[in-house]
Amino acid sequence: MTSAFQPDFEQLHVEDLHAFYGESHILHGIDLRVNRGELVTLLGRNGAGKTTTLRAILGLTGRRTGRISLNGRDIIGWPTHRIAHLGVGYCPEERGIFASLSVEENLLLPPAVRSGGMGVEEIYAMFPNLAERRRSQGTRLSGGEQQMLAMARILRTGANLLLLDEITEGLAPVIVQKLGEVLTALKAKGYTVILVEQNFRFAAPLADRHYVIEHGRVVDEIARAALPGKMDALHTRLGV
Ligand SMILES: Nc1ncnc2c1ncn2[C@@H]1O[C@H](COP(=O)(O)OP(=O)(O)OP(=O)(O)O)[C@@H](O)[C@H]1O
Repeated sequence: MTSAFQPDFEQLHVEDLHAFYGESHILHGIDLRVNRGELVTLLGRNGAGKTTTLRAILGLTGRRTGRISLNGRDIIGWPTHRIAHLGVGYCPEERGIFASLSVEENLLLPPAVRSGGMGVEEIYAMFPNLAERRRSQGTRLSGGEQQMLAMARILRTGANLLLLDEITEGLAPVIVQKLGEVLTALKAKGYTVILVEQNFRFAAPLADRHYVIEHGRVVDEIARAALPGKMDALHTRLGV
């Protein structure tokens, strides 16, 4: 992993991204840029296309068109495994923990995509709950522990661009707070994060910028400094 903070290095640039599931045209020209070390959110109502944007970046939707530049390479035609090897880690909403495997087996399962991933002990230092539960089966974990494991797992692979989908959904406030601390620590280490999040109170203090998505398009981009003046408009758009 490149841990040096390089704020001006454009890690991801998505232009006019369209994505389809079969005949359904879901993304209608998404544009976004993320610099290395930035944490940006994708905000929007249910069904706006946030998850589909993450999946389209990774080549997990059906047909997609447009341009996606990752670390300076045009990846729009690439298969998912090649994209992952550029250092992309995906934490899907459903988490994907293997129920019959232990915490440590789940942790060790995904192959490295780049060198420089976190070691197991470094991960346990960041997630002490997982260290205590390292021999427990996936089925026996709480929702919060599963979420931590899903995040920990991609950190071990060496990914330095993290696509995180609704990581706080349904979790107790104390776990949400812990996840906030983890994201702050990862940002300090130079990770780049795209966070799909419904919990705006969680995301606001962590994010450098917000992209608001509606009907498969980016309809607003809000830098952290501009947020106070945009809160009313944002509440209207998000319906909260
Ligand atoms: N596999 C699929 N096949 C067909 N349509 C899909 C599929 N997955 C999602 N969609 C549709 O694409 C649209 C965007 O869904 P997406 O999951 O990206 O929204 P979202 O903004 O992440 O919202 P949510 O918070 O509900 O997940 C929705 O209308 C959804 O029904």
